Amino acid sequence: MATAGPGFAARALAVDALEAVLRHGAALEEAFDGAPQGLDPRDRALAYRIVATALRRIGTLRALLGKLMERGVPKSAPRLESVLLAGATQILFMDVPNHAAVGLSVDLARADRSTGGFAGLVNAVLRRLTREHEGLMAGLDPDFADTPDWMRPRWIAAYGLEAARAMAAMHKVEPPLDITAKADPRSWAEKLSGEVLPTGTIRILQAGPVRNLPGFAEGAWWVQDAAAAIPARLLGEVKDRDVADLCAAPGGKTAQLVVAGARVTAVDRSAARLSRLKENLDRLGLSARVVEADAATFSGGPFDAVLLDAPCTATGTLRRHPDIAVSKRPADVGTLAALQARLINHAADLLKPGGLLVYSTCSLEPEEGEAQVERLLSARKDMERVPLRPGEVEGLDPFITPQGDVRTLPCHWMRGEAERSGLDGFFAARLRRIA
Ligand SMILES: C[S@@+](CC[C@H](N)C(=O)[O-])C[C@H]1O[C@@H](n2cnc3c(N)ncnc32)[C@H](O)[C@@H]1O
Repeated sequence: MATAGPGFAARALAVDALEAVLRHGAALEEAFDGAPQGLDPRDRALAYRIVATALRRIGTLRALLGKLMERGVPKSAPRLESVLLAGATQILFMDVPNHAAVGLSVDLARADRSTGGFAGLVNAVLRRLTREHEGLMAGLDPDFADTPDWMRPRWIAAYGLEAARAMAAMHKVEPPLDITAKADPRSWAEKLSGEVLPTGTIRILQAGPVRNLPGFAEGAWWVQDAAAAIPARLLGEVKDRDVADLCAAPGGKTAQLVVAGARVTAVDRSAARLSRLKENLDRLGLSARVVEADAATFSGGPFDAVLLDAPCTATGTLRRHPDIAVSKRPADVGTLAALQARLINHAADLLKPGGLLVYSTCSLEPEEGEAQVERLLSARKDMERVPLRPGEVEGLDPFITPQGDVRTLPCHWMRGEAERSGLDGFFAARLRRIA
């Protein structure tokens, strides 16, 4: 049994991680937490690429495997699906020779008691895939094969067919690395061989491990999608103001507010995520008051400004977190919308008269964005919208809605190839407490 040949460790880790995501509900990053100590970083990186690509293309992969296995994956060996998904990913979407992808998948099947009896099946299915994939792919929806069935009609209803198609296309592509610098983005962009986007975010292609990049150890910047950097900027001048950052961890927006000179109270209910926030602030040499609390009942303030970056389905981040395609369910939209309604109402209570509230989510679902703001404004006469004016914040004009909110979509900001384009789907609105 060939369990230790070249490339085996990476594939074994990929299958374990796929199992963790598909069958145990782990997020993509968490799925690699149990990776063996001492594993070659190149094996880890390859395993990560296999899993991320498999999740990005899971609709296509499952459809093709379904055509090749009329009776589906044997119920007695659920892990077999992950072996086949990892193998098919390498054959269809990665630069791995077919014989290596098939051979290593067969070795993997043999190496586990639950799949050992199906090594012949793995060999037969993957070999057929290498020969027949063009014909098999021809029958699939070229746009939406990888978009979860429940998301597609919602996006078409909210943004139209053309935008929904363009978003689905962006979800198939590995996104670039986006970075927010504490200061001087131009000179950091140069050192990092990146470009500065119109909003000041630095965008880098093919970065490798983040901690090896210049400026990471000295805390000159942090990783933050270009769209995630928008909400904090809607608060405008915050120097010497008391600002609450509700739902703050892991702290990207907290860092922006502290750098802008605010006195920040960072609230989150997750102790584990708050310790990541503290680590991040420590590395950056920044400080904030950190409070572990439920933001729906947190008693503090009153504050000059509140940023509520509410928990959401995160469907706007599918490019970066392809596990969302398998982890989220339509019912999550309603459950999270109910939580968001409580959070936004309490956030408004924490404001001084005249204070600003920015509400944001990284969801594409209008129930978690636009609808929350409309509901608050119709329920509370002490709150008004402060629409964003064209030209007010550099780079944001393309994203301002007729109401004066911000809505970004993964298909926005096309800058040549898809690999250097796009941004997370975010919604952000700015409101004021009148009295
Ligand atoms: C979208 S993430 C926040 C990202 C963060 N604002 C940033 O920019 O790095 C949502 C956060 O909300 C937190 N959360 C969820 N429900 C909460 C609640 N009821 N009270 C406080 N925090 C909550 C989660 O622990 C999670 O850290």
